[in-house]
Amino acid sequence: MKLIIGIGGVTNGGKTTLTNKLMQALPNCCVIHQDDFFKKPDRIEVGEDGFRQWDVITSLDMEAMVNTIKGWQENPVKFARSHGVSVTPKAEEQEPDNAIHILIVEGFLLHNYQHILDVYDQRYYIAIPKEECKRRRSTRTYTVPDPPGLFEGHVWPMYLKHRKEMENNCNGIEYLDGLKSKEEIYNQVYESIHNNLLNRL
Ligand SMILES: Nc1ncnc2c1ncn2[C@@H]1O[C@H](COP(=O)(O)OP(=O)(O)O)[C@@H](O)[C@H]1O
Ligand SMILES: NC(=O)c1ccc[n+]([C@@H]2O[C@H](COP(=O)(O)O)[C@@H](O)[C@H]2O)c1
Repeated sequence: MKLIIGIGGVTNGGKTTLTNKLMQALPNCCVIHQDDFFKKPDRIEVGEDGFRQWDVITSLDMEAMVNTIKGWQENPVKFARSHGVSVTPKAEEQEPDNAIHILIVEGFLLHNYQHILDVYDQRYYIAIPKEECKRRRSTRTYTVPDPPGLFEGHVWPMYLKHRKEMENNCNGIEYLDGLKSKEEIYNQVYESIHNNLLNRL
């Protein structure tokens, strides 16, 4: 059985933290990070506001991300091996459909890409308020560091726009409160994945 879990959410909401904890607990679990598909800085458009427009879907090579998901769907065991994920001996021996294989896809614009909304068996979205988001982001350094004013001028307005679009176009999302402790969020999601797996077995 193959299960694909989509963890979307605002920048610095806690997507990676949650994903890492789930990966340690779930069997045969691979991950795809949307951030790994950012285009090179010279291919990111500069807006009228003077900022490079990082926080839009066209800044990402979504075709490559979809192909990576397809690679996992075609052969999760091979995908796991080539990504350094250990597979249980039982899953190694059996056909992929007879063992549990899980893929977590995480990213800030996951539920805004119409072409693959259906690929996820379960969808989550983590949100935190603006001030907490700004605080957490100020402690982080990206491959291209934020220029002054990017958060207020680009990141947060784009988040509000995309969030509205997502709410209008995407159903079946389980919303998570990113202000809860890391443990609480993890427990909530682990339990919900566990219940989903039990229902499918
Ligand atoms: N539930 C939480 N409570 C407090 N801080 C958190 C929580 N989850 C994540 N963080 C912190 O917020 C920052 C961003 O977390 P991260 O998981 O990298 O976010 P994202 O992948 O959504 O950008 C990190 O410093 C992380 O330790
Ligand atoms: N990884 C990169 O190459 C890169 C470059 C510039 C900005 N970013 C930022 O990454 C953010 C999304 O990632 P997080 O959800 O992990 O914060 C976006 O808000 C974007 O501004 C990433």
